Amino acid sequence: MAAIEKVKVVVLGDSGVGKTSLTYLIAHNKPLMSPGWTVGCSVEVKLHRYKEGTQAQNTFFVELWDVGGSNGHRNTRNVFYQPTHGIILVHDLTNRKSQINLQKWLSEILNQDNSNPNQLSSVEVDSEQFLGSTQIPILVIGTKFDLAEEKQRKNQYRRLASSIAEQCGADELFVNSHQPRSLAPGTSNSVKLTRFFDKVIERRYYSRISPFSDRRRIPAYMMSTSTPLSNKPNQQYLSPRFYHMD
Ligand SMILES: Nc1nc2c(ncn2[C@@H]2O[C@H](COP(=O)(O)OP(=O)(O)OP(=O)(O)O)[C@@H](O)[C@H]2O)c(=O)[nH]1
Repeated sequence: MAAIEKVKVVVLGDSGVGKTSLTYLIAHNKPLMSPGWTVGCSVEVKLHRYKEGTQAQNTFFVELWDVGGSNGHRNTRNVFYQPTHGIILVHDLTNRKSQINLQKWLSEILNQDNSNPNQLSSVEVDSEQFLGSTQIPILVIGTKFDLAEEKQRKNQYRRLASSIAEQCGADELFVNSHQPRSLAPGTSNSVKLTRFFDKVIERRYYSRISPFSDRRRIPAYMMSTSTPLSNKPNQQYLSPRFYHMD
């Protein structure tokens, strides 16, 4: 019997936004009511049916790498980032700062070559740069939807959708990780999650697209032939390891 292939999805976001609760719900279809504080990284595995119901149907393992979000481990956690086949960015819908910080998280994982990790907090992600930089599928998830809804009922309304999802053209879903129905089959959340995993697998195992063949996604300065690549800014964004990640 052939071994089942796997992909690695890294789950990122501030400490306490609910990454552990979310990854547990995705992997086990049931809630984890008292998660512990994640030190380093913990991994859950989900069996995923790629393109279920079609002739291309196949089974894969999806590894969900839940990376502890505490600031104290910022300098060491890049050991968990390679390889990365997909990224789930998690924010807490009741905590606007956690949404804003997703830019820093994305910057951290895309910018691993930065020699001074302490600079990362000040790095802004330029949407054009990072759209051009990565073929890695991204999904944005807002957690604690139950608490956010409560706030909205009390008229403490604010826009829940994050700008980062818009910037990277990623799907976004809102969940209550204490409620299994949040990701129940047939819901739009479940459809988006399935579509995301399919995309990660497709990019990893079926895509023949060279990162340089889709010119629309390469920033203008990278397309110029007049300047050697080494002289251009942020060349680490096009580091080949983001395309050949074995
Ligand atoms: N009401 C509600 N509480 C949630 C939800 N998701 C997570 N929580 C709670 O939020 C707290 C933090 O959740 P964790 O899953 O440990 O957060 P984390 O992002 O993994 O935190 P770190 O391990 O520090 O990185 C816990 O008390 C969870 O029970 C949710 O959707 N709704």
